[in-house]
Amino acid sequence: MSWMDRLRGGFAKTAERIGDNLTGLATRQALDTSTLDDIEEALIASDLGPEASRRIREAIAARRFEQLDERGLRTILAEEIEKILAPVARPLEVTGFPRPHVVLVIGVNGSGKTTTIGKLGHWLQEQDYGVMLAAGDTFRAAAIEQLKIWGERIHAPVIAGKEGGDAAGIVFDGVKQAAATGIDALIVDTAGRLQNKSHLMDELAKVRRVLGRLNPEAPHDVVLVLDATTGQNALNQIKVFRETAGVTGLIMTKLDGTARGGIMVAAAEQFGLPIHAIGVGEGVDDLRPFDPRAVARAIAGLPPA
Ligand SMILES: Nc1nc2c(ncn2[C@@H]2O[C@H](COP(=O)(O)OP(=O)(O)OP(=O)(O)O)[C@@H](O)[C@H]2O)c(=O)[nH]1
Repeated sequence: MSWMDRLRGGFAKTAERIGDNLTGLATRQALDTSTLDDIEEALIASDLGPEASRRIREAIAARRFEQLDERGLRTILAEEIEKILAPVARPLEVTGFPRPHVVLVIGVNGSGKTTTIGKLGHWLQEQDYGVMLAAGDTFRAAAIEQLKIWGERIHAPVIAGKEGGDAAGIVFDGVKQAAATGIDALIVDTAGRLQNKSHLMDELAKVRRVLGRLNPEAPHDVVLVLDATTGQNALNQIKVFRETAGVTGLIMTKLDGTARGGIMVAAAEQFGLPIHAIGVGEGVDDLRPFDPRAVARAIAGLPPA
């Protein structure tokens, strides 16, 4: 399957949900206020968020249709979603110098963090960057093991310690070894616990302090991994992690098979944080840079442009 097919497959349920919510509305003869209200409500019910839904409603109202049909509605939807998504689409770039460029990856347990680190590492390797992984989530042995498995899978060295070890120490070793071996990007797994914010903050602060001592510009990226299937909860996570961890960008995962892909639009509208990539599966190739036009058309249920 091509990447585009997988993307469309991934967003099929979201598009279906939006389609279901809009069914019947497009065929109404008059584009009166009550139809526009219903369209706006349908979009909010599809997780696009109140602000984006209002903008799309206004765009539809401004077109002065003779008669609105479903295709027309989907086309406007795709255009307006693209306008919201385009400003936040920004692939992760390995710019940090001296090397390594350090990427801290944060997110609640189960968000797809470790899987995303593996996929992100592979994506950077495909661009000829040397990648190293650091197991900074020292709270659980399983997290360390899982990162090692991903390291083997993508043939990337993994810096890891023991369960309960010092995350900052791992990160320190990671930077030193990466610098010594000519690694371009160090991707750091971290422990994510929303329910224990102060601990998370203390640990991240320590990791940052240690990094800053090695290179004042590190970490170069603080990427929050979000599970799209959690819907509105993902927005709450952005809010909390932005305040506590200085998030610089997002990766949205599990967009395959969820009807809640609309949440990306709400996230872009509400926070304006860069979206680096999206995950549409568990395979090593299932993370791709975020293409706003392709995603907007997939969400709207339209074929690729
Ligand atoms: N369908 C699908 N599953 C995914 C995707 N990304 C991750 N997963 C799965 O989601 C589950 C959790 O992923 P992990 O990478 O273990 O998540 P984590 O945030 O590191 O979680 P912990 O290791 O429990 O902290 C795993 O079963 C992954 O295979 C994705 O894009 N699509």
